[in-house]
Amino acid sequence: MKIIIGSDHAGWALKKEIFPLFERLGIEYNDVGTDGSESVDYPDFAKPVAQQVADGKYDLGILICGTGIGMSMTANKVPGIRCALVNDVFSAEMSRLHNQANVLAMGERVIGPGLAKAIVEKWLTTEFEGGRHASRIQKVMETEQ
Ligand SMILES: O=C(CO)[C@H](O)[C@H](O)[C@H](O)COP(=O)(O)O
Repeated sequence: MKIIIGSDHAGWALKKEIFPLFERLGIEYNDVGTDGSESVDYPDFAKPVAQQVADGKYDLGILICGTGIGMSMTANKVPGIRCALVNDVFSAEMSRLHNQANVLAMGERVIGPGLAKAIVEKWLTTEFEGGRHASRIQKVMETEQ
C-alpha cells in the first residue's frame, strides 16, 4: 500500500508522530509537507494529496490541520474523494467499512498523538465491507455529477 500525507503548520507536529507507525506497518508514504511551524494555507496541501489519490497515484491519503475541518472541506471538493474527518477509533473503522473513505482528516488541536496513531492504524487496516454499502457509495459519487 502507498499513501500520501500532508499537513499545514497546525498539523505538522502530529504528522511527524505518525511516521514511525507507517514504518512499523510497512507502508510506503510520501509527505508533501508542510515541514515546519511557519504559517501556511491548508488548501495548498489538501489539494495535491486529494488529487493524487483521485488520480490513482496513491491508495489512500491522510491530511492533518488544526481541526481537520479545512482539510476535509478542501479534499471533498476533488472529484472521486471521500474524505472523512475522524477524531475517534470507531469512526475511523466505520469510515472505511461503510463509507470507503479514501482520505482521512484529523485535527492536531483536537486529539493527542496516542489517539491519532490508533485512528490511523485502524483506518489503514480496515477494508470496505461492500454489500449494501456499495450502492450507497455509488449514490454518493453520483452527487458529483
Ligand atoms: O481547518 C482548519 C481551519 O478550518 C485548520 O484548523 C487550520 O489549521 C487553522 O485554521 C490554522 O489556524 P492558525 O490560527 O492560522 O494557526
